[in-house]
Amino acid sequence: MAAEVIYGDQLAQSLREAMKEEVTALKEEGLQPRLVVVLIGDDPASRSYVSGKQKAADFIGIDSELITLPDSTTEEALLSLISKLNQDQSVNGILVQLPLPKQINEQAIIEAIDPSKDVDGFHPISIGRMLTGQETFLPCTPFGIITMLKSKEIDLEGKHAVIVGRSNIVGKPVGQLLLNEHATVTYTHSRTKDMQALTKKADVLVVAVGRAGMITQEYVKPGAVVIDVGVNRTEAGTLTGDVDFESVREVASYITPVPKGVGPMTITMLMKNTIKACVNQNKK
Ligand SMILES: Nc1nc(=O)c2c([nH]1)NC[C@@H]1CN(c3ccc(C(=O)N[C@@H](CCC(=O)O)C(=O)O)cc3)C=[N+]21
Repeated sequence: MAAEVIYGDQLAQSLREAMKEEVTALKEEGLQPRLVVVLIGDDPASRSYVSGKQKAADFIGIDSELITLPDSTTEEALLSLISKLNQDQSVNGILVQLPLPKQINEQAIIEAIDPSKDVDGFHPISIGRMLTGQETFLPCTPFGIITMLKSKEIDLEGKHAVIVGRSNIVGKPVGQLLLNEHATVTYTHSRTKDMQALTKKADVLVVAVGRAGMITQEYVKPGAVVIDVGVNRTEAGTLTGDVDFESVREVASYITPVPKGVGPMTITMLMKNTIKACVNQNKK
């Protein structure tokens, strides 16, 4: 039996419709959620992601501003921009698109963002709160993945979740969120010995490494739930995942496609975090 495909774009659309209503109500109270995205340099992949965010924000009624700076921007200049945005009461959320050019220390930038505006959920305070299961901004991709699993009522308690990839923005946090959902979590990465023996045991397999098609059917246990976070550009310019979709869908129970899977959910969770930031900042 072939897997059921979890279409992130469809779920994203229904969540965006609900958020649009929520924002309409906030506007009636005089609140206008506002996100500022800072993009340094002119990477085409970043551009496409940024335009997806703009579209989602427009649809929902979130005010979204893009600040584009040249590749040569200094760390000092970026820190001073962040300080200005931190102080600007009309700005609810700040997102600095990663990766940054090499003259800028990424961690210093992440830590400069006011945690109350950290809609990416990358600040150490946000991460610490997530680890300890407290209310916080969850990082958008892991948050989107958990939301997709919940939308299909996939039970995670006691299940073996195997993560392929240990990045700070996807692999590590998605493992922690799955742990919070009572899964048993194994992290695998480029130094893992006999990765296939581990992925073959996964009830839930989350792949976020950035290697097109690396997860073939041989890596997957029959009936597993397979989440593909890969965003790989092919030579033809199309997007493809880390999972060999056609072969894996034959054995999995659920599978997410690329495109139209996790990507649109990432953007949607960013919008959710922006609304939350606006509401929290205006609570008295
Ligand atoms: N501070 C920061 N936060 C991020 O969340 C962040 C980042 N930097 N840097 C880059 C990565 C990448 N990322 C994507 C999100 C959505 C799609 C997405 O919506 N993709 C569409 C297709 C888009 C297309 O075809 O170009 C899809 O999968 O269907 C892709 C990639 C967020 N990232």
